[in-house]
Amino acid sequence: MGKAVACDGIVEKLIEMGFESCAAEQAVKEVGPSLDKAVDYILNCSSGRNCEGSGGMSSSSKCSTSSRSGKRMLSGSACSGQKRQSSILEHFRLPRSVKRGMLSSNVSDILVSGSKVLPLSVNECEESCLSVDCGKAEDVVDGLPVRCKEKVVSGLDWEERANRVLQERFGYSSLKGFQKEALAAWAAHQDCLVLAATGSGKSLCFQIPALLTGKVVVVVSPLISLMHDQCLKLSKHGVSACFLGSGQPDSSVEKKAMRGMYDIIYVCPETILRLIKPLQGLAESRGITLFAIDEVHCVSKWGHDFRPAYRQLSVLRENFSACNLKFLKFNIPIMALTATATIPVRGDVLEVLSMSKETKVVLTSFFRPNLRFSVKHCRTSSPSSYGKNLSHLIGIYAGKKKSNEKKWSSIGEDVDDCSDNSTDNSISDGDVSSPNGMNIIEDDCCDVDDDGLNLTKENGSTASREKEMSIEYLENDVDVFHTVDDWDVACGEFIGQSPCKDQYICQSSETVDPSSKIEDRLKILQEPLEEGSTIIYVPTRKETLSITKYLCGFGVKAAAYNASLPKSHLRQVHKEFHQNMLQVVVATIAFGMGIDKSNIRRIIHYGWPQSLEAYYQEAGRAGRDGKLAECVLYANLSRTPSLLPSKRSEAQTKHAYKMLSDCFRYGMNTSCCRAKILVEYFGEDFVSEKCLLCDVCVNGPPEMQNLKEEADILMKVIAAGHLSNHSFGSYDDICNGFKSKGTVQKPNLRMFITKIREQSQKFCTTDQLWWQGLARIMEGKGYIREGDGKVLAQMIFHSHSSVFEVLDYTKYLQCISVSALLCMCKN
Ligand SMILES: Nc1ncnc2c1ncn2[C@@H]1O[C@H](COP(=O)(O)OP(=O)(O)OP(=O)(O)O)[C@@H](O)[C@H]1O
Ligand SMILES: [Mg+2]
Repeated sequence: MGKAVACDGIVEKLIEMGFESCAAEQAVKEVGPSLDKAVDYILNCSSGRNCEGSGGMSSSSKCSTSSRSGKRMLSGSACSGQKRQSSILEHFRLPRSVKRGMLSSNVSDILVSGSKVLPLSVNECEESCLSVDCGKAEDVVDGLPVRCKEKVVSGLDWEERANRVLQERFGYSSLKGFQKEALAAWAAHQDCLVLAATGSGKSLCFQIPALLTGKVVVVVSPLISLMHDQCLKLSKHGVSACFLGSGQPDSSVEKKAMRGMYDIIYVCPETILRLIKPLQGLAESRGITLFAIDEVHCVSKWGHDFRPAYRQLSVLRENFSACNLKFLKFNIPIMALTATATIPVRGDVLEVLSMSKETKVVLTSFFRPNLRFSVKHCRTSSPSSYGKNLSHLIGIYAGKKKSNEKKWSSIGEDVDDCSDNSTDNSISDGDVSSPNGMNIIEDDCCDVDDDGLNLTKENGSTASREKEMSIEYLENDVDVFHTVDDWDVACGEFIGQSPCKDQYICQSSETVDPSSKIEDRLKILQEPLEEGSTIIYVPTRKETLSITKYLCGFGVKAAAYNASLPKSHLRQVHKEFHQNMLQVVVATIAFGMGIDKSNIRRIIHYGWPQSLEAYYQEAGRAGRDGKLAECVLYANLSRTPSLLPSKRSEAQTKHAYKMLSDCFRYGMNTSCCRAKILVEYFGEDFVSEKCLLCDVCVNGPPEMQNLKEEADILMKVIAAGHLSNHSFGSYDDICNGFKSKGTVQKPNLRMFITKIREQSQKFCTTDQLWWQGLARIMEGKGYIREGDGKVLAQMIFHSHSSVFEVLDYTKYLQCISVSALLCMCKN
């Protein structure tokens, strides 16, 4: 009995990880109530091992031939004709050029290998370089050396020294303007808030001070994976660094760090809170020259990726000020950095961290001139959409396997009768526009009742929708927040290697200057989109697995990444992605923050992101080498996105809805340059006006049409709905309509539209979606707004309230996704 309960628990956990329930059950049946063994079993089974006993057929392939509806499921179908089912382990397939022997021959070995701290960094260093120029051992305490206290690169001013360090250590010719500004603030012992685009080079702002002074820089960073990547890079540039996470610490690394053995200490916010005393000791011995708080938007409850421990970082100012520590002449400065902070978030950061009133704010453009943004409408939650939207990607990475594509299309039909007959609108290097110039993929399956505006408790259909949601997206299927211990190592050390001279023969290319001239940006437009690598972001863990499986089925080297997968697996994915052994990573938000891989050419969001901040942060992984890169958002524009269930407070839920509706507006827009919308969202005045690359810039705004009458009637009906207890002049009929059923209903958009269609001859045949689109545009312009919950409830009267123009109504009527085509401007 007890064993049965334990088995159920393991099955549940496996399902949470994203494995199919039948595979989970089968695994537990085979190996008993052990999570690790069950994971190994499923993964090994997928690769053909463990399965001899079951007739050579994997557990998952056994049960993948039927689904609830009796139709074949994707996994089995995609591999029909093969014995082995593709799986998340497909990414472990090595490129032909890589010899098997380089990795363990056993998958489970691979998964657990590396659980010892950082074999790569330490073991692969050709030369252990403790003698980087600021660090020769001087004293020994408790058997551990204490590093020298002050570094000498004298005779030059800090800027010259910084440029020298930059060239000698990092191989770059000069500091960027914003880097100079940030370093100038540090040199003047000033606090500094650095707001600069993704990939612009913020890390160097806090790394260089360690090399100029010989003192330590302490960097607060949110994820182990991010700290690991940065340490690894630094070690290659001859800089010793370590990271300290929140898990079981390797106390020797921590002790060494506190004794000044590393130039740069990365630490997660949770851990730094317990290290205040030892850090004060370090400040007195070797010296701490700077506290850097990276990804500082995590401080703010109103930002994305909120991390409560970030809010306690005011301890740094309180405990490392000159009035507190007598040996300090100045407060140890704080440098806070992010690429995605809206104006309210910035204020929050300064306040929460108790940064000085004289904090220098270094603000650069958030514009990334080499990113080509576009939005495509499709029903991403339907697996049948994969065939249509991912075929181009498959063509890029596994080009020659045309037969597979054919196989898939029949599977798509098999799985879901809603398959689309329209022309292929998938991502295309040169194809940023669909034939009608609208970038809309028609989806015959759009459900007019889908608009999230109708999600109210009072609404009968809502309950069933919520039920559907809770089945479709179990709470645990969503990675809502980042957690620091995203890997299986809690800390690690990286000894700086001697920078290899050859490394610097070629100067690295600098990313395109955001203020670059139109001619420079037009040059980017002419560039072909290189193959590079791709990240696909999806909302749920399950989708990471299903899309990976789908891609692997066509021979694409893809891997899934979500917070519930074994940490050693996640580490392996990072490693292989960085080494270009993987072509595609299909991930939840758990992957990506701060990832600095130069050749990511495509960021595909397959489903709505959680916020525009998150979207821009994730899109910012692309094109960090300055070359053309593509950021495509596939989303269902025919309904407002709904929140996936999670444990949020009421205020957080409201805020989350607000952020989602910003995303929706971004998706629906067809009249304004997408890059402009994004940078203006962060409070920037976008001087260029047009990026020249995005779908809107390329297609141009659609034709305008005057829809004054329609806008008028919608406004009046909404007003009537809200004033239904009062007489409302000539709209009494409509008001009575609202009361007639004798029930008090919270007005919602669907009711308003129904009223219009019932009561106006002229509009009785118009489309629900069309009205929903119009309502969204009016909302976007501030004429109406959503009330409590998700009900479009409040009306704002404007003097020009009824004057709108809407784009090409005729074309729009031909398209299913009406809302995306609408655009409005005041006369
Ligand atoms: N002065 C410079 N000249 C040329 N390249 C530079 C310079 N400074 C930094 N870089 C390079 O820019 C790339 C991006 O740097 P980094 O990871 O610090 O970006 P970031 O601003 O922190 O981005 P994110 O917000 O995404 O974390 C790195 O590969 C880095 O080496
Ligand atoms: Mg960064």
